[in-house]
Amino acid sequence: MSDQSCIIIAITGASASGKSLISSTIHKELCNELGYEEIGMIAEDSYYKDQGHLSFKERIKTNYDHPNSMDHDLLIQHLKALKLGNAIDIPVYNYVEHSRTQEVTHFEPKKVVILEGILLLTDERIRQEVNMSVFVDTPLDICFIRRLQRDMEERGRSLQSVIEQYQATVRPMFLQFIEPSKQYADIVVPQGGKNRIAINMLKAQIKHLLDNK
Ligand SMILES: Nc1ncnc2c1ncn2[C@@H]1O[C@H](COP(=O)(O)OP(=O)(O)O)[C@@H](O)[C@H]1O
Ligand SMILES: Nc1ccn([C@@H]2O[C@H](COP(=O)(O)O)[C@@H](O)[C@H]2O)c(=O)n1
Repeated sequence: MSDQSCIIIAITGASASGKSLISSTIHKELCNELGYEEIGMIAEDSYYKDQGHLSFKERIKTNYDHPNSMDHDLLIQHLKALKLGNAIDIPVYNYVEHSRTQEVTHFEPKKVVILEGILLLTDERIRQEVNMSVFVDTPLDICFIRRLQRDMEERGRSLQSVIEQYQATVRPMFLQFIEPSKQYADIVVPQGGKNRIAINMLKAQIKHLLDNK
């Protein structure tokens, strides 16, 4: 397969801005329209560095909003493999344990891969691999409320720990790294996963990229 065999769409923005919702909505609708074997979704979170060698006490001290917390080397290796038509094994991450599990998800090459995550556009090497990039622009107070609810319900966190982490790293790293990466996005989308006009436009652009492959 040629280097252009896999179209990569990057969807970025703050934590809980609605990246997963917009990605899964586009994924589901394009799968129905184009077929399940054509479109795949990958979360940057799967590429948090393995911390199996650290104690739990040490793991909770990690700054998970700094680019150094991500194994972007492996992510880039995987994106290049997909472009060459090779399958990859994606690590499975556990937010409760703050580390990778022993499992992997086998992922066959697709015509379109929707990649979502907070730090994608901060890395020039990733920017070079993507065909289109989207920044989901949701006010930070709304992101915080959503994150608080989600992290307590789904990621095993206490009210106190979410507030402390938000003040110590989530907000400062957003301002230092994520917000400035908006300049690299092709499209900025307000109202996240419920912005029907933006979703329709993104789907149309993905189809256009596929038609011109
Ligand atoms: N536009 C929206 N309106 C209401 N709730 C939303 C909206 N977008 C996302 N959510 C909810 O907010 C939470 C975080 O959204 P998610 O898409 O997982 O964020 P991200 O992937 O950016 O961290 C989820 O519970 C999701 O259902
Ligand atoms: N062990 C971890 C790993 C990551 N996080 C937080 O996840 C956020 C990114 O994921 P989203 O789905 O919200 O985009 C990021 O802001 C990290 O703080 C964590 O809390 N613990």
